[in-house]
Amino acid sequence: MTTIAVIGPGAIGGTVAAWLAQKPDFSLVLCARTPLDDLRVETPEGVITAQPEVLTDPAKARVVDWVLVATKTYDVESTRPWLERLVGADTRVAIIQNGVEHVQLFAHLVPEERLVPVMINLPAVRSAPGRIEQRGHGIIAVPAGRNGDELVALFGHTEIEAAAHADFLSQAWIKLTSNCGAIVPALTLRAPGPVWSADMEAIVRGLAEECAAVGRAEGAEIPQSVVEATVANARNSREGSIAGSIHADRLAGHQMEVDARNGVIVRLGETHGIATPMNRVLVTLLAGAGSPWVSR
Ligand SMILES: NC(=O)C1=CN([C@@H]2O[C@H](COP(=O)(O)OP(=O)(O)OC[C@H]3O[C@@H](n4cnc5c(N)ncnc54)[C@H](OP(=O)(O)O)[C@@H]3O)[C@@H](O)[C@H]2O)C=CC1
Ligand SMILES: CC(C)(CO)C(=O)C(=O)O
Repeated sequence: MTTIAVIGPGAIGGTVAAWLAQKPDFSLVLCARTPLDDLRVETPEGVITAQPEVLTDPAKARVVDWVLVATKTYDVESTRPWLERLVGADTRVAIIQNGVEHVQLFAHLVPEERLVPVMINLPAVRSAPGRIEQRGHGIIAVPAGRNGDELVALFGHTEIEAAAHADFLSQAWIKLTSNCGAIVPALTLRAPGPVWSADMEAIVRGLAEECAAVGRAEGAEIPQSVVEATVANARNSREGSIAGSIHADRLAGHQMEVDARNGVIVRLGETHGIATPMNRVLVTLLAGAGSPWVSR
């Protein structure tokens, strides 16, 4: 029996947990902030359900084989009480978050050799605790090596396509480049496609070019086609569409992962002497919009 704890059973954590729970050899425990009864996920392959154990008190958690952390990036510190109880001498900890700083964010909480950064491409929306819609095919990328290979094996029976990559850095930066344009609708509260113009294109292209330049300086290989696809996605976005979780979070009045998704481009740009004016302006404006976060 493989024991797996998921810290943060929201849109991503709940979807991943529901898929993993379909295998009887896996014993799942959900480490939740807000209580939930069970999981029901509408997936591209139909509805899947699961009734894993749910804990809301870290004191009740026990050591497991795998911990999967799927909180937002700004909630890292609050996972400490869970990690203190769940992580034993042989536990591996997978960080399933957006951004490129998975290991840096958790290195003070878990020994680095047991951390597995995970790039996930999986559009998911939570409508209520444990009620999730997986809106498309899921893809997971992890670094090659024993930890990565064993994490990939956990997903063998699921719809989520998991693979280990010798060049994980590039996978993470390609995803960041694809995601960085979503700061525009998070700011304007409207898909950019219906109001597309040469100036709008210059903004989205600038965001993506800056991200790719900083990623390349960090050592990632980012084909120019990723920048073009990011621009095309924004141009083709339709009225009323939600450009991913950062846009959805702003609409819901929730805190946003601005630093992990765009702030990081500015911060790392500075260390490489790369100017990132478009990301800097939009990060500043979004902070200045002063969204009254609803703390959850
Ligand atoms: N949603 C998507 O389509 C995608 C999201 N991602 C990334 O995945 C990560 C997770 O995002 P997402 O699932 O959307 O976010 P959600 O807000 O849906 O889920 C986060 C979950 O973490 C819980 N949580 C926060 N702190 C704690 C804690 N200390 N202990 C236990 N649970 C906690 C929240 O609790 P509560 O229920 O109280 O809110 C919530 O259930 C982010 O980095 C995001 O960028 C990546 C690809 C796609
Ligand atoms: C764009 C998407 C849905 C891709 O997985 C994403 O990463 C997000 O919304 O945070």
